[in-house]
Amino acid sequence: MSETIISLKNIDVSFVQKQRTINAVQDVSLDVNAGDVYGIVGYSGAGKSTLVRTINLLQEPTKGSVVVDGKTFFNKGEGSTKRIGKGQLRQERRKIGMIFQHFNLLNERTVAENVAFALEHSPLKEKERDAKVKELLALVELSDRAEQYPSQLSGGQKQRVAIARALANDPKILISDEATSALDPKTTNQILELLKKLNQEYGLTILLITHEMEAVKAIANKVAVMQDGQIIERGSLLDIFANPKETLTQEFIETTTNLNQTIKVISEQPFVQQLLPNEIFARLDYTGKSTNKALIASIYREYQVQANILYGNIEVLQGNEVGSLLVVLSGPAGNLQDAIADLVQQGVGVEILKGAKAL
Ligand SMILES: Nc1ncnc2c1ncn2[C@@H]1O[C@H](COP(=O)(O)OP(=O)(O)OP(=O)(O)O)[C@@H](O)[C@H]1O
Repeated sequence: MSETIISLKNIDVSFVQKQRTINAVQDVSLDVNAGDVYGIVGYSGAGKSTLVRTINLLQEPTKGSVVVDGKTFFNKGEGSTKRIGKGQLRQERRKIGMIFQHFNLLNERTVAENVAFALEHSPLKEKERDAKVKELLALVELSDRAEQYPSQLSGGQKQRVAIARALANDPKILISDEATSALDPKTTNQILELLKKLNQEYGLTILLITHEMEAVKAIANKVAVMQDGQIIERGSLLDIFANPKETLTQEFIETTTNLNQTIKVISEQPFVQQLLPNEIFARLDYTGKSTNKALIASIYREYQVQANILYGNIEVLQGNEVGSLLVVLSGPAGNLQDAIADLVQQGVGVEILKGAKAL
């Protein structure tokens, strides 16, 4: 079992304004293990940024406790409040790097100076700092851009400078707040690949705050879905993708699969519109051991139920297959029902989309 590196307990954050109080985060608890890439997804305004800003106390919670790497940063319950001292917080914050959507680089400084800026309070000597900056720029593959200014770089390059800067103090944790949201899909993938490498090769724990489920799918091992200041669903990437319970989670997954849209298009085809009495149009969802070939073969062998595959999609999430098939199943009366019961028994999700009368 890996150790918990971030532990948020019962966090509330309220913003009191003249006319009203905004409860941006409401009773959120979250444990992140060392080595996790933890995706936090939600639409704009869900409270994602506010929540993660409590981790380094850029945002002080209204209530709750924040423990990072075994140190209590903040704890406020009924009556009493404990806060880590300012000096110690400054020290501890070095363990937590942050990157943002708009890079937040200093435009009047070169790439190398931007990275060196993060080392201003470091105990390193000048030569060691220079070496560190070189090493970081090599890591993000920008050695040849050291003397250029941010305005001379592409968005992806700017984000890589920001990553180098965030890593300057050898943090254990990197908070990525919508870091790929302003980038095109290809550049997004390059940045995600870099984050994955930092996680796998250097053991960096990453919090990936995003509204893009595709990014979560690419590199996260855990996911939390936020809505209206609360985490409404959480789990391993595989659990969430294979078995999303909340409508919002399903919506986010749909953005990566387009399956509902595909179902709509296929439903309009004549052979689905005009199903025969012994046919059903169904969606099969499976994970792990079952493969579509084995499923289809077994229902034919056991029940003489034929499957006409209209669409298939298989993804490999953290080494596990997650597949969906859209099929027209046809077979002798009674057998269809048995075949479906057998599939369900094998852990396959079966949704009858049309032709339930055949059962
Ligand atoms: N400093 C603040 N003062 C008042 N309200 C705030 C403040 N910061 C955030 N909010 C409000 O808190 C709610 C949550 O905002 P937050 O930025 O955490 O959401 P988010 O999920 O990160 O969305 P986005 O991706 O758009 O930033 C919003 O209603 C926002 O307007």
